[in-house]
Amino acid sequence: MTTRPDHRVPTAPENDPPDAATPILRLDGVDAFIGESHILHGVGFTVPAGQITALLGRNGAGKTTTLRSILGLVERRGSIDLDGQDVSGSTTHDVVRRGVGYVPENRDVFAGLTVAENLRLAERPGAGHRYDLVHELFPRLKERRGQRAGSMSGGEQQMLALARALLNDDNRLLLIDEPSQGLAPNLVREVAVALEQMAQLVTTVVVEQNLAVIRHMARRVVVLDQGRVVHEGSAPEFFEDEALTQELLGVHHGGAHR
Ligand SMILES: Nc1ncnc2c1ncn2[C@@H]1O[C@H](COP(=O)(O)OP(=O)(O)OP(=O)(O)O)[C@@H](O)[C@H]1O
Repeated sequence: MTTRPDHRVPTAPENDPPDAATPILRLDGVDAFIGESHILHGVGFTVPAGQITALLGRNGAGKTTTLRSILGLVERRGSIDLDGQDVSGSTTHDVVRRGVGYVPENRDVFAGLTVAENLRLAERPGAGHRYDLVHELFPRLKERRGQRAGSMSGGEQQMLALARALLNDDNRLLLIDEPSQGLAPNLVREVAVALEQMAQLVTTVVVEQNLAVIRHMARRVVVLDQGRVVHEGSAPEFFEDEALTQELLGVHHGGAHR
């Protein structure tokens, strides 16, 4: 009897789901400009479906500009493929309509409106609106639905901003910029738990300076420096490599890099 050669398909790296190879977003050679300034230089990376990708880098590396490029909020060139469609020439309205939710750094809540009104304004026509899910993840928003958003704490406003992005059931990609910024430690933990639960439902890209928040939830990392991608790969491997995190982010293991 002859032994058959081993034809096993190579298995995905441990911890990666079966669909890890399927990118929902792919950037290739993206340049971005703000006024006269050339901010991103040939940025390329992929975001696999069904997990959290952390977008990291020192201050001013270009993380926010990368998210804004995907959304068409800054002038950009290059290829931006969202689930098989090139959106590099699309308007922001069109990118959002294709199922991209955005939570900007400064939280996009309307301070003068109530929690309920903020959520109602986020409803996209044609989508289902996941109020049950939002209230399950953020019970405080249900309790405070009549309260003006501007009178809530920073953490509660952040939860409202996240809830607005999660509300529409046709969102397939969430772009979240510095969700823990400026929050007290107990609220950072609460927001991190919510974020992790959200990411089980929708593929998420998070910009986060607080590595303690992101290191346990991210599966993949992309590191930027001076508008260029300097590292892309498995998050657990990256965070285990103290020398690399130190070199690329200027932090010691587990630290925050502000
Ligand atoms: N409106 C603007 N006009 C000119 N340059 C800008 C503008 N906004 C950002 N930049 C520059 O673009 C570069 C990238 O900024 P960006 O905000 O994308 O970085 P970041 O990695 O998100 O930084 P941070 O961690 O500080 O938020 C920086 O050098 C910044 O000074």
